[in-house]
Amino acid sequence: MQMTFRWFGPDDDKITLGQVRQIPGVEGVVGALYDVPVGEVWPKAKIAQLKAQIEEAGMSLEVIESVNIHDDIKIGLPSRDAYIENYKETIRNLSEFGIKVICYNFMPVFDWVRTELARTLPDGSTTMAYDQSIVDTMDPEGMAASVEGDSNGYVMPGWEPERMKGLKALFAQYADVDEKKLSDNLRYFLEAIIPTCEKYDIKMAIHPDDPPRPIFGLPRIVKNFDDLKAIVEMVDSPHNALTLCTGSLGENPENDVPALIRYFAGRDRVPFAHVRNIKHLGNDNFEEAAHLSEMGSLDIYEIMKAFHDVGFDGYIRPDHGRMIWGETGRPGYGLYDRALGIAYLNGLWEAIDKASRA
Ligand SMILES: O=C(O)[C@@H](O)[C@@H](O)[C@H](O)[C@H](O)CO
Ligand SMILES: [Fe+2]
Repeated sequence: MQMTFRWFGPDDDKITLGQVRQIPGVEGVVGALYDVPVGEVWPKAKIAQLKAQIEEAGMSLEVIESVNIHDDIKIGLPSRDAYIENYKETIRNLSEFGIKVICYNFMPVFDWVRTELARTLPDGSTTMAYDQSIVDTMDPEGMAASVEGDSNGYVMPGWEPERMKGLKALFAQYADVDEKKLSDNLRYFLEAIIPTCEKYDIKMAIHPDDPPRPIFGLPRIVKNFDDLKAIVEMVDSPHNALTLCTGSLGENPENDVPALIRYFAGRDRVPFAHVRNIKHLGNDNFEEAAHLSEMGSLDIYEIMKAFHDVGFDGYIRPDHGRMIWGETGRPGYGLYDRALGIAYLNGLWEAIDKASRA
């Protein structure tokens, strides 16, 4: 496996590449261009600049998270073909700079959803949490306002205030998009771009829905084993692949995360993994926990063992972390707890690896 760390760029992240470089075992940075509007082609000059910054700091840039998908593609509007052509051009441009994996999601309207961005835990740290009963009573505008108000001034990916202004109109466009239509639109997208991915050797890695269930009446098609299997079968190519996010999938207690890893990573369909722990609180509620297995509901040892057993050699990163030691910053993306997560994942991996050779 290759350990990586997500970084939001010099203007949008108060963590420096110098700090990331000092986390033992981190070889790569997972990055993106945040100033290119969704749907537009990523310019080579900007990709080159991002790559140069990261390489100057002694790390590599081989994974992009995310090149977001324009809603017209998810809705299936006639304008989608132009956006798909742009996406292909972005793939070609990224390939020139050695990018191997593009992480993306196919969630309508929103990226991940939480109802609290800073819940205080008994140890004084803060974490992100999800309460289904709040989602059931809130409307999407209320949710967007609460995310904006709680995010310490950072723009949360997928929650850009500009986009949120057009929320009502966007919801209206999704009115007749059900799960079937959304999957047909994903298939259309994949059939169009995977040949380009094969040619330029870039793997598309879809991120699961977070939480993995419908919210605000919007369809969700990346929730569980059946969904993931349907997606990898839409276009049967190793370039049509998954980002195996243990937290997102694990938010549904019915998902057996190590089994999902064994199945899909065992079939070479997982070039990228997000590993984090979450704690089930009942009634579909959960909060994000420290990576250590005993702090949450997921068995991180079994998760890493599953990756090791199938010979996983992809990119991996800790996902969200709590805010600890007084750190303030982008919710979920502080330095300290994610660095602790990396140390723990590396420790598990070394132990599992050495035990397997003994
Ligand atoms: O929860 C997170 O912060 C990430 O895992 C997602 O936002 C992820 O980057 C996107 O869904 C992928 O497009
Ligand atoms: Fe994730």
